[in-house]
Amino acid sequence: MISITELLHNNIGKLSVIWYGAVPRVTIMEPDIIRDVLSNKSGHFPKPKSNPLVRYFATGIASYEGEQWAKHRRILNPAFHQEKLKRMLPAFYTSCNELVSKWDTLITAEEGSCELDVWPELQNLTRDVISRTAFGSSFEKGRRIFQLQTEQAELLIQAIQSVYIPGYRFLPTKRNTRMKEIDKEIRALLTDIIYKREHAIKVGEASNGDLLGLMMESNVKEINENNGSKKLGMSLHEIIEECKLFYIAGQETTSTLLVWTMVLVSMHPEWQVLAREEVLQFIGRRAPEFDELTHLKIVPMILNEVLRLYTPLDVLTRRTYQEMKVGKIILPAGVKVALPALLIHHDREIWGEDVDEFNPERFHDGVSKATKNQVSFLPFGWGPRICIGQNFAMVEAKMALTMILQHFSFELSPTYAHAPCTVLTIKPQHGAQIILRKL
Ligand code: HEM
Repeated sequence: MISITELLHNNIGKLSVIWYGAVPRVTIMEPDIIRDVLSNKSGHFPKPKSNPLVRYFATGIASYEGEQWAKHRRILNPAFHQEKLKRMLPAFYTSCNELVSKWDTLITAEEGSCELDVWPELQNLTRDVISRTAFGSSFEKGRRIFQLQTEQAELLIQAIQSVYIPGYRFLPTKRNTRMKEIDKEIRALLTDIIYKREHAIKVGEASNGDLLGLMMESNVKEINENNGSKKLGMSLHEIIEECKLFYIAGQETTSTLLVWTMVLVSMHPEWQVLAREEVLQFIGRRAPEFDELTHLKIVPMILNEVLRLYTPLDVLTRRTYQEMKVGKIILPAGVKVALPALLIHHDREIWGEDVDEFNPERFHDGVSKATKNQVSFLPFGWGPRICIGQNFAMVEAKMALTMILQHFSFELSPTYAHAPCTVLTIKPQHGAQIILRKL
């Protein structure tokens, strides 16, 4: 058995330790140990508490643990079941249709093509999808909430990137005052939407299948089944936090998946041709149906390969809350554990000599074949805390890519500069300039 101090002086296999401030941080790249950590087999590995600024202004969900986390899962998981996702398809379609119609109008008849930075376009698309699916009929208010959250996130990133001075966030600086105003406006808008919805449920109006409705219905059901005990249901504050979380967790990640997909299939036109052939053969130029999207083969192979090469979240983190054994190592309490998904996805020993190449063929027989049943493909995490929105994201991405392929062929513009950078997610630093042609 090896202690962490020995490890510090002697990195072993695919484990390494660095000091992260006063706390040791262990980086693990060994699939068997990753399985151990993510499946909680070695005990309980909570997520680390986020930066105090993030906790104060953004969602508190990352630090949900134990009972609180179980409740959150119980309420949210049913919202992402296939049947429920099917009901959200019209919202996906409406948003994607608006995008392709807009792009259509940008292409003039005489030119037959146009150049466009698709990065902000795809960010808007995923924001729109989440506003519609989260808030349904209150979509306009939802859109306003998300605009405010975008501003909040930008201010938050500025704050995190500046020197951290304890207590500074309480000073009435221009940035702090604006952040507080935003927080207040978001809460007021959400509270209004939630109260109205609560009233509608009480008077027996059917929910329109949006996430907020599903969350509130299962909440009411749970309270009723437990003789009116509010202990199991969610409080208004928790529902507000969940709504904010959808945006944070669901928007940015999916837009990066889409933008890298457009970039990579532009760089590899043979895959663009194959994907379009599949779409036109199985769906034609009609609005895609749920079952058609779930039966596509080439499109998900491409999406998985993009998720491998440009995984939106580059590192998953955990913290040991007591002494733990992982593999041959004993970790004391309070150690930060980092699982660098991006590095694992680029490990030659796991993926082979063509690890850095775009080769969707490796996913031809599914993820388990491609990974030889190892825990080495982590775009959505793994184990009990795996992303609950993964089916939602994949259906959304399939819908968007299918509709873009139905309408346009595309290639990279000479002005495009390939510069992936990480600010929360891996994004194109200088945008994604693409030349679109009408089909
Ligand atoms: C391509 C798109 C997406 C990617 C790559 C992604 C990735 C992830 C990852 C890596 C985690 C953390 C897992 C961990 O720490 O073990 C996560 C958690 C989460 N994701 Fe996603 N996600 C995506 C889309 C979405 C969407 C669309 C939603 C909701 C609409 C969503 C909701 C969540 C939630 C609620 C959690 C927290 C789960 C928990 O801690 O219980 N995600 N996601």
